[in-house]
Amino acid sequence: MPDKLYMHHNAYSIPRWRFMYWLLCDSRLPLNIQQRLLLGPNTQTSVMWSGTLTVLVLTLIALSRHPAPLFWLWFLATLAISGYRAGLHYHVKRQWRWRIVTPADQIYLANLLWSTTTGLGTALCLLSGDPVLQVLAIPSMVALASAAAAFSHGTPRYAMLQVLLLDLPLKLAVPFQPEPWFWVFVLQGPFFWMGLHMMIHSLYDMSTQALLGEYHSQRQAILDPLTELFNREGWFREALTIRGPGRVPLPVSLLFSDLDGFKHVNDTYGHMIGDDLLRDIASAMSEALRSDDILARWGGDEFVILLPGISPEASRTVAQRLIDTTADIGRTYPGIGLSIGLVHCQNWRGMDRNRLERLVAQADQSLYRAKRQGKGCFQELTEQV
Ligand SMILES: Nc1nc2c(ncn2[C@@H]2O[C@H](COP(=O)(O)OP(=O)(O)OP(=O)(O)O)[C@@H](O)[C@H]2O)c(=O)[nH]1
Repeated sequence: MPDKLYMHHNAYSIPRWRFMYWLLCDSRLPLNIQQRLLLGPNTQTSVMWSGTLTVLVLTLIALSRHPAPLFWLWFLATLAISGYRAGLHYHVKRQWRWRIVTPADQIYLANLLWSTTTGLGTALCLLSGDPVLQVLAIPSMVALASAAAAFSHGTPRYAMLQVLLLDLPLKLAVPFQPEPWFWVFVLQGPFFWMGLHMMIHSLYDMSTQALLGEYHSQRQAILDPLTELFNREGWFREALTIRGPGRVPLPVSLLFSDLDGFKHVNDTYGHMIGDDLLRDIASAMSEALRSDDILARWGGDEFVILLPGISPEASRTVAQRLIDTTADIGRTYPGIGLSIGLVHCQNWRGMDRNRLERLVAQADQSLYRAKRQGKGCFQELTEQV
């Protein structure tokens, strides 16, 4: 399964830091779904700003009533972290426009820092003894913790950590202030957290079930069941997304390959052996290609490959490598080999299905010439417009 190529666009990349990966991902799920579940509050501009402004207003009110050093510290830390968070947010959105996969680690770390300072700040409000701040801080915290749980339900461990970072300091502050009625919050704590925990997990289960269903039906639509390579439709979908960074035209080469003598294998050894050979050749081809190359089983014993960002010379080397690899795998079967038709395009700009279909047809013409030349070789041409 070309999982990397099938990955979700407009998504964070999988976290690289080990702790963050543990906190945010479930390795039992396909990468594509792990990515989809990472899309939390920070992907939505309105959600990010509503949380940020709620807390900023609270810090400003606190500061205007008590311009003490600790409230200044809270205000400045909130300002700095919110600025960093917003900066990252817009940076990510810009990167998505160019389909660059973006790192999740910093984004989620910034969110955790924000939750920590917010939790500590509201504890400060409780300890201040100022009833206005207490009345504003406590419901704000309950609302923020619940919103964090709901929006981050795709990452349950992280969501629960956020809830605790937001809510725990307030509860820990209760013994250090004189009002006995605030102990009610401490007593409510376990029930509140348990409720949020259950909500997070039921939303998480619903989301993963829905995503898994969609994932499997999409796989069926775009993958060849025998080799698990892309089928034609999957290949077109993926190949059409290829384009140079910043809209710079990209040189690409397209290979249309067809096994030689495959019918003989079927006729002599049976279809099951023929299927095994197709699978072996498919996986050997995948290994012989770069991760950016897009490989599909076109049908029968035909494979099509798009090589993005490659010179004609380098694509000839790839074609010869595939011919050698196939000959190597097929050496136990007489006559098995690979013929390839190559077409080179100097200025691929992406998203043009007609042009891509023309390139496939031209590569097919080259293949026809390779077959007529005696098979086991490649023939090439430059794109004819
Ligand atoms: N085992 C198996 N065989 C298949 C499958 N799909 C198509 N074929 C067979 O693949 C063969 C492809 O035909 P050709 O490409 O003409 O056979 P060839 O012997 O390679 O011919 P040349 O390309 O001229 O060398 C046919 O015999 C099909 O029945 C499949 O999924 N599994």
